[in-house]
Amino acid sequence: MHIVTAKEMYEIDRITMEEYGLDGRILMENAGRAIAKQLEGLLSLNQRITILVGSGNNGGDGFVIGRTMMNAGYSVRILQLVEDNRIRGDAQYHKQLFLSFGGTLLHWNESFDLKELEEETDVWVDAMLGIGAKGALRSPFSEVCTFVNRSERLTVSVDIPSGIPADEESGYTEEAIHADITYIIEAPKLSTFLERYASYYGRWEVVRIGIPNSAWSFIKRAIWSDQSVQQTLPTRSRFSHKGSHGRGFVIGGSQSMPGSVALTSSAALRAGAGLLTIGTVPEAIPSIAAQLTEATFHAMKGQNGWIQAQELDLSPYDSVVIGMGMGRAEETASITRQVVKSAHCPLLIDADGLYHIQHHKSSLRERSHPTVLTPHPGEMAMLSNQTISSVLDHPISISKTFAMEYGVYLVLKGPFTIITTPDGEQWVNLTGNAGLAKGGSGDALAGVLLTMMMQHETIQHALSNGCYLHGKSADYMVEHQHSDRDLLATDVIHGLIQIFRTLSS
Ligand SMILES: NC(=O)C1=CN([C@@H]2O[C@H](COP(=O)(O)OP(=O)(O)OC[C@H]3O[C@@H](n4cnc5c(N)ncnc54)[C@H](O)[C@@H]3O)[C@@H](O)[C@H]2O)[C@H](O)CC1
Ligand SMILES: [K+]
Repeated sequence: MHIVTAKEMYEIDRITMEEYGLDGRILMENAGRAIAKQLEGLLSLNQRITILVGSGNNGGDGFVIGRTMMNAGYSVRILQLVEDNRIRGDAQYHKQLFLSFGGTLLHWNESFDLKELEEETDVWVDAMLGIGAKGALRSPFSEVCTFVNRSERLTVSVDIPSGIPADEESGYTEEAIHADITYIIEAPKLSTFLERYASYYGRWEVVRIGIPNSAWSFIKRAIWSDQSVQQTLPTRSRFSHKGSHGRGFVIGGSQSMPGSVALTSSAALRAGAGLLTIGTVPEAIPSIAAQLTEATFHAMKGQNGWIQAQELDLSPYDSVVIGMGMGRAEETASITRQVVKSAHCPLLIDADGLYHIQHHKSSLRERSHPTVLTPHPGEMAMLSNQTISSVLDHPISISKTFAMEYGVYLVLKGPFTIITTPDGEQWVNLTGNAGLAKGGSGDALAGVLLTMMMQHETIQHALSNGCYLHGKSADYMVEHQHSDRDLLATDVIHGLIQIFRTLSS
C-alpha cells in the first residue's frame, strides 16, 4: 500500500483520468460507493446520518455517499457549508443526482441551528475538506468542526479529517475534526503517520476506487505490510548450519553500562543469528556472560572502563553493530571511527555510536558496504542539525534527504518507524505500541536488525522485517501477557518466540 503527498495523489488522479481515460465522475462515484459500503457494514438502518459537505471534491464524495446510503434505506441529510455557486464540476454533477433522487439538502447560514440538527443525527459524515485543504480552517468550517468535536455522536471522515493537511505541513488548527473512523481514499497521506496529526484520524481504513495498479509506479513510499513480510522473510533450510545464519559482532558496552549490549545480543540470538560474538571491555564480560550462555566474547582493550581504539579483525563477521552502552568518551569515539572505516560488511550504528559520528558523517559516504543508522528523533535531530520538533513534523522528508545525502539506510524509530534506503525509497512500519517507548527497546531492535541483515539478500527487506518483528512481538505481548506500561525489552525479545511460531505455521 502506497503513501502519498497531496500533489502525488492529484497526479495519480490525473494519470487515471487522462492517460487511462477513467472519467472523474466515475472515480467520485467509486469513492462514495466504497465508503458507503463500509458504512453499511458499520451502521444499523435506524442510525440517522448527517453528511457535512464543503465546496471541493471531498464534498462530491459526500453527495455520492448520501445518495447511496439513502438508496440502501438509511435516513440521510446533507448540510452544505458553502454557497451553491461554489460547487462545480464533478461535485455539482453528484449534487444534482443526490437532489434528483429526492435527497434532503440543508444550507448553512449565520443563524443555522446545529443543536437542532444534532438531535436528528446519530452519525456525522465529514466530507468538508480532503487533500485540497489549505491552512487553518476558515468560517464556517471552524465553527462546524468545533461543534462536531463536542458532539457525542460517531464521526466518520472521508479521506482526511477536515482541517488537517495531507502533507508534512504546519497550519493545523485545534478545531480539526477528531474522527472516530477515517476511510482513506486509495492511499494514506503523509499526515496519517505524523505525531501531530495521527490521532485525528481515529481508526483508519483504505478504500480502493479503481485507480489502476500501474499508475502508482512513480511512488517510492509504502507501508511494510503483513504481505510484504510473507513475501520476503527467508525460511530456514533443513540443511542449513550455524554458518548459514550469519556470524554477527556486537561492539559496545562499558564497565558502567553492560546491560544494553546484553539486550542487543540476546535479541540477535533470539532472532536467529547463527553465531554471535560480543566485543566489550573485560570488566563487562562476567555480567553479560551470566545472562547469555550462547554468545562468545572478544575482550577489547579498555581505558577507564571504555573501549579504546585498537587493532580489530572484522573479516570473520557477516555484519557488525556498534554503539550501545559504549559511552560518549573520546576513547570510544576513535574506535567508532575506526570501525566505520574498516568494516567491510554491513554495519549498523546505534545509540552512542551515532553520537560519535555526528561530526564525521562524510566518512559514511566513503564506505563501500551498506551502512545502517537507527536514530530515535532526538538522535536524528542531532545528526541532521534540526530541532526535535522539526524532526517530528517532517520525519519523512528529513529521513529521505539525510539517507540520500550520506548514502545510508536510515531507520528513524518512532510510533511509525520509517525505513529509508540510500536511493530515497521509504517504508513505514505499523507494528508496535506505546510499551516500546522505554530504554532497552532500541537495543533489542538493533539486535533483531543485525540478525536480519545477515539473513536477507536485500538490506531494506532485512530492516523492514526486523522492525516489523520487533513491533509485532511487542503487540503480541501487550495483547496476551503484559500492558503497555510494564512491557520490558526482555519481554519483547521473549515474544519473538510466538511471532516466529505464528509466521512459520
Ligand atoms: N483519487 C482520489 O483521491 C479522488 C479523490 N476525490 C476526493 O477529492 C478530494 C480532493 O478534492 P479537492 O476539490 O481538490 O479539495 P477539497 O475537497 O479538499 O477542498 C478544496 C476546497 O476547500 C476550500 N478550502 C481549502 N482550505 C480551506 C480551509 N482551510 N478552510 C475552508 N475552506 C478551505 C478550497 O477553497 C476549495 O474550494 C479528495 O480528498 C477526495 O475526497 C475524488 O472524489 C475522486 C478521486
Ligand atoms: K474530510
